[in-house]
Amino acid sequence: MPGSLGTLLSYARPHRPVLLSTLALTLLASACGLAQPLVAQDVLTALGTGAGVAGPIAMLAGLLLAGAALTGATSWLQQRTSESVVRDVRKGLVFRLIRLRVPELDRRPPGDLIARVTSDSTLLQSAATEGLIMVVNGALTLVGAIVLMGTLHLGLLGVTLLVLLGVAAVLTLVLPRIRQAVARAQESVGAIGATLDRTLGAARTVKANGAEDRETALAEGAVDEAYRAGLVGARYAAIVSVVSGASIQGAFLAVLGFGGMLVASGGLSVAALIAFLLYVFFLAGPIASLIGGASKMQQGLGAVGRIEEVRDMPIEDDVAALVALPDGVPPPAIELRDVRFSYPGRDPALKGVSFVVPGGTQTALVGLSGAGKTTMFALLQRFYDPSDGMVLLAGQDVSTLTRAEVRRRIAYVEQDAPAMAGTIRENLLYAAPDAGPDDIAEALRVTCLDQLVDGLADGLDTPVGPRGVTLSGGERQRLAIARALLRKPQVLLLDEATAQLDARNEQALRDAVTQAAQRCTVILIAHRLSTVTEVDQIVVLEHGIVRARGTHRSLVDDDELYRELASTQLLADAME
Ligand SMILES: Nc1ncnc2c1ncn2[C@@H]1O[C@H](COP(=O)(O)OP(=O)(O)OP(=O)(O)O)[C@@H](O)[C@H]1O
Repeated sequence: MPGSLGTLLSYARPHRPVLLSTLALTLLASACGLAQPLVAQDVLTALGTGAGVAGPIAMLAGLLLAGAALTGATSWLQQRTSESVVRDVRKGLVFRLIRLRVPELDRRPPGDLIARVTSDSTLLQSAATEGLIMVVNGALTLVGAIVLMGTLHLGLLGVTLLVLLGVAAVLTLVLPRIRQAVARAQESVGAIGATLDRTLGAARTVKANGAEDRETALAEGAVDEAYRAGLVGARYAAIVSVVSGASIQGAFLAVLGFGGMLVASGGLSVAALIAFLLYVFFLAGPIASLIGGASKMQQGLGAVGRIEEVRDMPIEDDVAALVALPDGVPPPAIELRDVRFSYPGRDPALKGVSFVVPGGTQTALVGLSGAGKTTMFALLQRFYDPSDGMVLLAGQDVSTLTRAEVRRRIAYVEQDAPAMAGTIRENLLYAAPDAGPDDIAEALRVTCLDQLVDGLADGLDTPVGPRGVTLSGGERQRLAIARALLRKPQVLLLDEATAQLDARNEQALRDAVTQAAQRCTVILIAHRLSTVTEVDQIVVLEHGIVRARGTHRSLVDDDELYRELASTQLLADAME
């Protein structure tokens, strides 16, 4: 989706003062260039008449030096401004992307979103500043040159303008096509990013399935598409450069022919013809500037559309809550009241779910895969809002609270919890920067991570990831639990790891949750028997509805699905 010129100009607007100064300096530099043929004419005339040439030559040298110095200064100012434009755009994009609403993130591949910050913004870099200045400077200098040429000879000017009008007509047709080609190429660059992001994110699966060739072909498809779009753009760019080059030569020949006739008939002096021809050559600069700037702006417009799309994507920008929950209260109750929810284009994931979790108690959610357990966690944290019904936290409808307010009270431990960039300490203090050494030691102890940390040369300051320690899935989840405990949340949502833990770790995990439960309300997606036997309440979900509720004992007696789950999913070890 190519963007509009107005939007492109809006990126330059905050830099108006410096852009105007740059333009003024550029025009001065051009004026130095413009004056040179006139002074050269003086030199020639002086040579012809035998008058002193030292003055005009010194003037010519001065103009040359001043022109060079001004060109250097404008180039620096221009580059600096274009770097600022791209920095501002990137910061704006990063800010929005990190805050995009979850449904928006579901719809778009991360690789494509990332390409908008990296590659699209680069195209904007020169368009919004350099391109703009080149066009304005080119246009003004062209007008200046035309006026001066008019003072030399109107007839010759008419010949020149005729050639230039032809050039303008061709460019009007060609330039918009550059914009379309760039937009297509950028779409493909986004697709390359999206494909690679998905492939590298699932690198082990790709390798284990020997699917390198298939994934390579997919990425190469997008690469080829970018290449084809690039070629289309290159073709039009080549037409532009041929036309702009040929225009000067055409004008030169036309002026030479017509001017030669005039000189022969005595209607024009040789010095005036030479000066006029120098102006024709001088025109090459402003014309190249005008055309180059217009091409740059067209390229930028090809990217602006994709950048603007991000600006239109909704972000989580709650400003103020309608109500505020008091702090320091006992663990809050949680209630789902006839909650219904569907993902776009899918059958309902929750079809009227109601249950209450009293404050300070532990509830386990069990159910077959796809029953809606994770979706329920997502609604509790306002990643999505229910299509109908209500989620209540401490008696308050969460849709009346800001997302930040809701999430501040809730710690969420995903089943496949990712470790964040940084050291183990930074991971632990991610949401509780003020936690002290004693709290950290305690969190490590209850999650049985103390031995792991003690065994590392740099201890807590060991980076997690490629340049430090690589953690197993179970260790990552325990790190996430330690992080959650350090936050001292009012509500703990825990999606238990499905992988079997050894007996020591399983007990440690239970202890950690039990300890947390003294301070908060806990809801777990349960995958183990040891969990369900100890919780206050179990909610059995099936196809988005609550099928049964009770304790382990009562459900084993009363609910067939639960009995089946208990003997299969929840655990093999119960049967041993
Ligand atoms: N982001 C999503 N977009 C579209 N559909 C989704 C999304 N997440 C889940 N679903 C669908 O919603 C339904 C409920 O999924 P959910 O993840 O809540 O189940 P679950 O009980 O947590 O399953 P599991 O135990 O396998 O994690 C499923 O049919 C699933 O395919």
